[in-house]
Amino acid sequence: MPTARRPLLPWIVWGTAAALYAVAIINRSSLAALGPAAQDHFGIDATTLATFPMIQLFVYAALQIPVGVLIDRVGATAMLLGGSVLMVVGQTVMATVFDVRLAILARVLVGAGDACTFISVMRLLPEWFAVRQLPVVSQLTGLIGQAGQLVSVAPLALFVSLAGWTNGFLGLAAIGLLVTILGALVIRDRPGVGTFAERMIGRTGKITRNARSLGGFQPTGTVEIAPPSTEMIPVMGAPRPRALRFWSQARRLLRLPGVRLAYWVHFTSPFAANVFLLLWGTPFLVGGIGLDPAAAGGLLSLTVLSSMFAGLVLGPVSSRFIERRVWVNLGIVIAIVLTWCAVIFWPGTPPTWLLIALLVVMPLGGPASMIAFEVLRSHTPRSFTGFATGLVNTAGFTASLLVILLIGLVLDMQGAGSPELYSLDAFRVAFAVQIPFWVLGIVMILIEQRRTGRWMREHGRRLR
Ligand SMILES: N[C@@H](Cc1c[nH]cn1)C(=O)NCC(=O)O
Repeated sequence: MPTARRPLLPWIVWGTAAALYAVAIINRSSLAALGPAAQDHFGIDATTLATFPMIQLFVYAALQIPVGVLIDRVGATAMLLGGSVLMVVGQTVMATVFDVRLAILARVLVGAGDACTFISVMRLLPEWFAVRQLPVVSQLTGLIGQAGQLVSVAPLALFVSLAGWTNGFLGLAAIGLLVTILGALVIRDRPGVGTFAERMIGRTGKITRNARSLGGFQPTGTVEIAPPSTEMIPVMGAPRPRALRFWSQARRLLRLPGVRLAYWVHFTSPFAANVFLLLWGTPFLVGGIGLDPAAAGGLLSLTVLSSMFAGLVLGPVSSRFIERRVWVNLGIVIAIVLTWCAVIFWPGTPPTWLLIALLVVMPLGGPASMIAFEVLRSHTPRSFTGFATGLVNTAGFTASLLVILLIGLVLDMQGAGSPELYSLDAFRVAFAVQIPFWVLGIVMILIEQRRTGRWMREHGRRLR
């Protein structure tokens, strides 16, 4: 069969997978602008409301490694579609119940489905694209996810206010179901493997048979001159129990300095933005700075735009300057630290220009964290990628969860734990809990960067 010179299928597979990711982000942030509506619907106070994103984030982070392991076993498509179905069920429950305990169960389902999405999409990319395209396509994936974040703020609030709570959330579930069906018809784990629908009926169509990756034939592993390092060669022998296999895989991965470097890059860059967007941004801007909620909402949208713009720039930059990509990440982290420190230590109320600078610089950490997955790809054999991606993606979300908790704790310790008691000084002290996380992350990046360089030289490897 003739093969198209520039096959479209990789872009169609990626576009559909990215649409599933955008819907996952809409589901993830669907309560962000609906706080008062949720309080009304379930009759709950602000503290109970705040547990919703916490539970969701906890489930998301806790499932990253198990989901990664499953991706390596059952494939990215099955996990992506399974995750989407979980979110459809979760949002349907959210639409139809009035009991807060069932609403929490709904958020657990949404968090679990969300946990399956991003790393599955990341696992598909190296199967369909050339190595040099991967940074750009990864950043575009993040950017499409950010578009989902934009939808989940004002448009979703408007939709729910017009259609009502039940119809609003059923609408989200219906959109989820539509993209799941589309995914079952379009997404393939790799060229030559059937869609979910084809595998169900046991027939492979012409499009699948003719499918080609944009990377041509890509051997496993992404490091040039790849005599496999002996510690990565599976030892043949009696099959080991699953738990033992898991730990030995984890140990073998963590022995690679490049994997540890990826972990710390992801740990250090995105948590400030996550903490701000997921929970503490609005309370800080309204209760600490004294903005009205509409102005705070506008500023929060600025963070999404800044992150989308950075995604467009960082993809080509990290693809072009592959040897310096970790320094690019570190530069962004240092800019975030400096901007946050200026806000924390500013005498009196920080001026508007400084707040705008914070809301433009801080979200750069999201796209910068995608560099972690580039580093990871350069150091992980393809058969471990799901597991390794889950492991690295845990880093930023664990840091986010810890910082969210610590900020709440420090506010409580100062007697400023509820909206009527919030004050700028209490928020300054509370946000300072981020500083040790940045210090730890930066020190570990510097250490692992040196070790990775030495490892590459000793093994005669060159990045690509
Ligand atoms: N760093 C984010 C992705 C991102 C890209 N641009 C802005 N944010 C990340 O790790 N995402 C994981 C997820 O599940 O969304």
